[in-house]
Amino acid sequence: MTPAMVGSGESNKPENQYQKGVKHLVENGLHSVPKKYILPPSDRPGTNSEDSNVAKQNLELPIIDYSELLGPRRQQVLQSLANACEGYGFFQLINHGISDDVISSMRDMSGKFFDLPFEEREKYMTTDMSAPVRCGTSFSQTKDSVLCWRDFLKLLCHPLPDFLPHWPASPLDFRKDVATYAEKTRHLFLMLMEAIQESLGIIEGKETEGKDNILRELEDGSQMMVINFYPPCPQPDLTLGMPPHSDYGFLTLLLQDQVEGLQVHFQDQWLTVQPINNAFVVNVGDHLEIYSNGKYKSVLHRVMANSKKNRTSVASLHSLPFNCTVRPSPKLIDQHNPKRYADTNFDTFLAYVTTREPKRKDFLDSRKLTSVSVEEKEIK
Ligand SMILES: O=C(O)CCC(=O)C(=O)O
Ligand SMILES: [Fe+2]
Repeated sequence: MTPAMVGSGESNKPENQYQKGVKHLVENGLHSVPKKYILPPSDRPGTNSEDSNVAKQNLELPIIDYSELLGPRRQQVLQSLANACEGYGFFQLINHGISDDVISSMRDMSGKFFDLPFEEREKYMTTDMSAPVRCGTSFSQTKDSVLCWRDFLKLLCHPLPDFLPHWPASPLDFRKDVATYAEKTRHLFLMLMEAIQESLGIIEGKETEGKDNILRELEDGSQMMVINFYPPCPQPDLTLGMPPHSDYGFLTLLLQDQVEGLQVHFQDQWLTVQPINNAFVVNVGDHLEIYSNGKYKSVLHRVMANSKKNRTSVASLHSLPFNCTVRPSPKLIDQHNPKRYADTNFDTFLAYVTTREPKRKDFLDSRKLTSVSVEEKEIK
């Protein structure tokens, strides 16, 4: 929705009220979930523990100690990293070297931004997916047939000087603190990608040359930060904070707060990710699945709503520059391992998500090559 639509007569229609976001809705008083947010029973998080839609509590994500990657145990940690990426598509990263100060300033700014009056946040509301700053709600705001219980602020972050002047100037210090956090997470992402390439056998040790080394391209790559805000929901069993989806990009580095909500799809069940203070939840994105030719898989995850507390998370999504092509690494293609995905780029992704309601891993599935469709997809 454009800011101009808000405040006009049009904006009083319920559909338009919903476009203002769930925080706005909750602030205006609400005792039940409006119909537009109610999922069909088969998609609800549910309460029956026999149901595969209900999370099992006794499973935990692998934990990777980043500081050990830099020491004599690097080879063992690379093996754990490979196991985590292959088996779960997710891990928690501890001892990552980003200081508690940087993290707590980021949390502080996220909270303060969503504490701003609606009129202040409204300035950044747009449905233009390529806007450097975008405030919105739900998952795919204009396409979702059922809305979900989340508001967000998306910020393009790299190259920073191109985007920083567009970022919100309020709250005070927002630009400074969020820029510091963006730079630190970017550096961490690059270090993780180096380790991941090594774990895939694409580079060895500190080798940086070679035509298949995408590290240099990633250094100029895209970074998008998403601050997610989930206000309390009066009937959390009927809706979701975010529907099952996989992330665009190579890796997502997610900072969650102490309020549970994130669930990962694992062996046909949902497992709740236990918050670890100041750790990053890292997950494989669609582009890494393509680049690894399917060895590492992007994994479905969703967010539960809850009736008691606000929940805030910060996701940092990283990929190649928007004008680059993502393709399986030639080093992972041979006679026994044919190329499994068509080349893709940001325009292909945008065209896909702007023309339909994004569901689960549909975009990635559309890039999969089968013997029948290889030629057809290669030319798209
Ligand atoms: O809020 C969360 O824990 C997850 C957010 C997420 O999946 C995303 O931003 O893509
Ligand atoms: Fe996600």
